[in-house]
Amino acid sequence: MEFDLHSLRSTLIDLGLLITTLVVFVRNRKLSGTSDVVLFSSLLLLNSIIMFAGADESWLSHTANFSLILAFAFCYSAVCKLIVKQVSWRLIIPCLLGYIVLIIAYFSVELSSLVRAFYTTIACIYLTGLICKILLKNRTNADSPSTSYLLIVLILTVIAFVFRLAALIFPEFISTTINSISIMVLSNLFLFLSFGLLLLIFEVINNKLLTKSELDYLSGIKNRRGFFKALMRKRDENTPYVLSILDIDHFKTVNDTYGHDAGDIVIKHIADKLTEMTSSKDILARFGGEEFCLLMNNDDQQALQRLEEIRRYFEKESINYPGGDIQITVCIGCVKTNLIFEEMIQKLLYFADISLYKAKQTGRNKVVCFERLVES
Ligand SMILES: Nc1nc2c(ncn2[C@@H]2O[C@H](COP(=O)(O)OP(=O)(O)OP(=O)(O)O)[C@@H](O)[C@H]2O)c(=O)[nH]1
Repeated sequence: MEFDLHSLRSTLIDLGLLITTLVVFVRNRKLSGTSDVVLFSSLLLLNSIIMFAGADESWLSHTANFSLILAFAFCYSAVCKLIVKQVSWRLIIPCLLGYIVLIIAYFSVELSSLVRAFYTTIACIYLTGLICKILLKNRTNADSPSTSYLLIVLILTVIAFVFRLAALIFPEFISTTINSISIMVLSNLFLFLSFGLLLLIFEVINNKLLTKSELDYLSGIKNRRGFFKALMRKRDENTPYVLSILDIDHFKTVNDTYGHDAGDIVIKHIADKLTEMTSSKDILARFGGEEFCLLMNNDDQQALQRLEEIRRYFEKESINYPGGDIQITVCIGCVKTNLIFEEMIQKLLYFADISLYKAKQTGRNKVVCFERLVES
């Protein structure tokens, strides 16, 4: 075993990379999988030890290569998790330092092609993280980070491709450094793309789960959470709205007389009918129990008429049930507004609730609008 300057320098670079990565990942333990980091770091350490000792034995050099490839896999997995969570500045700054160290090492030290590939890959990952952070700024709630990420990859690829092409056509004008960087970016294209696709998959799964969590399990319409989310999309639109709460009268009696299953059928029936009787621009939700909430995008008079139609429909039509037709009536409390903004929503719901209470107090089977009483 012999110690030469080359092995020493490579080992120092390895250790530098190891320390940077450890600092980065340990500080972001919750984001990246701890096991990935531990495995990645220990494999890299193993590689450093072998390189320091001088991997002149073929089995040793194989072990070094093997540990590097494995380290690369775990690093890939940890970095994927970090990018999915959108990289924070706390991570980016050490990454940038790591990137600079790696670039200096890349051009100043003679390295084996495998080590070189490994370094360039990590450098590219760091660089992508940095670009992502700068371009996505602090858009932690960005609608589609994967689309932005894939766009960045595309831009990077086009730039690298242009440089490669220029280097081939006008070799005398393109410096070897720029040429090497363009090769580096292009050779890591698949890695970039796989990150982007991984992000896209996570996003699709996440959106599916989110949509599910915004729906009411019994009626299939929006739940309270879905209602608020949809409401937020309407905020700051200067349009007349009517916000109403619909409640079934004496629903406890329905449950007591026909059973809980019949009660569920009534709730489902009402949700279906309300969906039929409202437009797709309206927001309809079951707030829990036998209470429904509806935001109608309409001018006052039309909206009040539609609420009256809804009330009359349930008064007239009975619901078919094997144990006998179920007759119900509903109370609707509503409030008018011209603008929706976050701080106002609870107040609007409170006014609609007061009106609903008034409808219940004054005989049920009524539509009561805040400041206005529409007689049934
Ligand atoms: N079947 C069924 N019943 C439910 C569900 N959620 C709440 N309920 C029942 O709805 C009933 C609500 O009763 P109350 O709050 O007293 O209201 P009410 O009987 O409609 O009386 P008023 O609203 O004053 O007209 C309770 O018996 C609850 O058990 C549900 O998902 N399914």
